[in-house]
Amino acid sequence: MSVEPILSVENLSVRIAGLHILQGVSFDVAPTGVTVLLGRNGVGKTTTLRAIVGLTPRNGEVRGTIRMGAQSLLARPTHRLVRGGLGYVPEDRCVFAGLTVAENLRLAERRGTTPAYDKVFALFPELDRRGRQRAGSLSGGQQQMLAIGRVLLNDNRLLLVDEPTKGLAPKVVTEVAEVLERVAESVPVLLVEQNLAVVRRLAKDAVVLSAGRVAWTGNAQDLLLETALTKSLLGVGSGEVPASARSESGLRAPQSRAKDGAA
Ligand SMILES: Nc1ncnc2c1ncn2[C@@H]1O[C@H](COP(=O)(O)OP(=O)(O)OP(=O)(O)O)[C@@H](O)[C@H]1O
Repeated sequence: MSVEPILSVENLSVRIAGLHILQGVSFDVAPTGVTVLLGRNGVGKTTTLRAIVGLTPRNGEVRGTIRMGAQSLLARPTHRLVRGGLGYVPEDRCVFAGLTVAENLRLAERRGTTPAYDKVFALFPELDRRGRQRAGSLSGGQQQMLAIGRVLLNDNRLLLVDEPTKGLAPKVVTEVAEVLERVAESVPVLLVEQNLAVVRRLAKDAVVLSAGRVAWTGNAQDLLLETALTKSLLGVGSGEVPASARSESGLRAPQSRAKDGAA
């Protein structure tokens, strides 16, 4: 990567409950756009994000180097990382079901900063309209919007977003992808995503994990061009992305061919 990465992960090793889940993972995240972290189920994608944001369980052991700019992230408490501009949208969304939308947002405000309600409500007008609704009664898509909106209230240097489209209806998947596309115009995103139509729409760079190791890194659009490669790495060929999803995503064909860059 010729430009300085916003995030650099080197030789990351995570052991939890006697399992060696990540076994020397190294990759960079570009300072702009979306870098997607791909891989089959259970290869360690969520474990990677959680290690970056300091949420490995207490019985786990994390080794290696994680840097955001010049700053080392390892062993720093999560609240400090978040205050330092690392935004995290977890896979299970983690909204407070018994609280209203407005209360969920208020809880995310960082002391000493001005929360960007205007920006969040411009992206998600529904959160403004539904301020008094209990978060637990929102649809899955609306909860996802709340989870993303909550993080965007504050300034971020990097966003980690874990499977934001999981379990959502196709129309809502498109809405979430649109929002992330707009978000990524101003803040780099490390995205875990299984939906290849969404990857095709959003991702510039790709890192593919396999069994706790990096199996491939490179241009995401190049990767998706190689049906046999995506099939062997992900268990699904990019050609299996429905044509409707492709045209919906408004993507153009990538210019270059995939590198044979297995790490
Ligand atoms: N706290 C834990 N205790 C025991 N095993 C764990 C723990 N967290 C993760 N694992 C195991 O580590 C492996 C990687 O899990 P992880 O959630 O990172 O995978 P993933 O690539 O995100 O999977 P998916 O795509 O299914 O969400 C899995 O085998 C999982 O069961």
